[in-house]
Amino acid sequence: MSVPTPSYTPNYTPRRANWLASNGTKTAEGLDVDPEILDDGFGFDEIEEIPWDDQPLTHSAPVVETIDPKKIAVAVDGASKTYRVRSSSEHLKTQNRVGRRIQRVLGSGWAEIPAVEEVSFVVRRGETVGVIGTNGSGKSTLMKLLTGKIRPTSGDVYATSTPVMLGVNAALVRTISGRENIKLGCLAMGLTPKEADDRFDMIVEISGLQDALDMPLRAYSSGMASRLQFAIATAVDPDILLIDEALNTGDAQFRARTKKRLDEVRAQAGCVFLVSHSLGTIKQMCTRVIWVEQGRLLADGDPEWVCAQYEEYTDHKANDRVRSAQIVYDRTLLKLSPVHIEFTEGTRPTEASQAR
Ligand SMILES: Nc1ncnc2c1ncn2[C@@H]1O[C@H](COP(=O)(O)OP(=O)(O)OP(=O)(O)O)[C@@H](O)[C@H]1O
Repeated sequence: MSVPTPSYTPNYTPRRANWLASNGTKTAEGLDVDPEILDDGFGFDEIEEIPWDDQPLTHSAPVVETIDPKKIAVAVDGASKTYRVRSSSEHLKTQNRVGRRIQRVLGSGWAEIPAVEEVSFVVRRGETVGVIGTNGSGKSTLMKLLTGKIRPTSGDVYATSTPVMLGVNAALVRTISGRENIKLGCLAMGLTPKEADDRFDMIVEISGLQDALDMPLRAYSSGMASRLQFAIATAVDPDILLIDEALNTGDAQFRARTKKRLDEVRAQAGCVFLVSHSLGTIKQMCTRVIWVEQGRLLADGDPEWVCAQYEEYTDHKANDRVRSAQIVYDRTLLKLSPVHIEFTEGTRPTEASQAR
């Protein structure tokens, strides 16, 4: 079977990686390279041996995933999302990051922002997938693609059931009590009144808001409201649950209860996506981590390893060590095996936007 080469160009410079491999810490090009990068066990020796004169270092040998839709929860197949925005605003011009990423300016002040580019991965039932990335890297856009809230500009996103996005499905009403919000939220998410009653105690327990149940919601702190929202959202036993930052407001006790609930969701053959800037939360909760950077999938794998790369990258960025950050980016990308998705003959799962 011949495997098509993915059409996108990786955002890295092989020459730089090779330069590091052969020159150690020396600054032959005046680079400000942190020596620690070169001595951290990630194997630049391996880089030297890759025959990258013949083909690109990465994306040359995709892992072909032949999928039986019954066994997966989500498949993202080369999905891209490009937003079209008015580019005439001064705001856009002054934001370097956004400015850089506007690739094509179209006639009369319109520009395109590639928020997600050619992302492919497969998630199976029982996985809890952390999604990390710096601000504006495309995490929320990826989540919206999964829920079917937006459609990919190219590529496909498949889901075996409608992913439930925490916070969207459980809108809270400020003028009524926490108790009433629980009942209303459950009904709004499609539970019957009996199911809502049956789950009431569990929701209260997860939220940890026993003492504040009869207070109007406007008297809740934002952390308390988030906890209630989370507890309501998880009451539906979603097959695919997406959580975007919601856990950051909780204290240690709340996180422990949350973990228990997420474990239950996973045990019911569902899968969970958790978007967070808190690496502690990600490492505590997730079995796998996806790192999205500049709209691209940069790493996909073991939480400890992916988070370590990310921490190093963000540390360099925070200290304006641009080249060092780029090296970590390049080095991480080298480890990524791109996925090429094929479905078992005669099968094809439902697109995310049509999943029920
Ligand atoms: N509705 C939109 N219209 C135009 N551009 C958008 C829209 N939503 C997001 N973007 C742009 O797409 C890119 C990715 O944004 P996204 O919100 O997905 O990032 P993120 O990783 O979730 O960021 P954060 O961590 O700050 O929440 C950014 O450059 C952003 O400016």
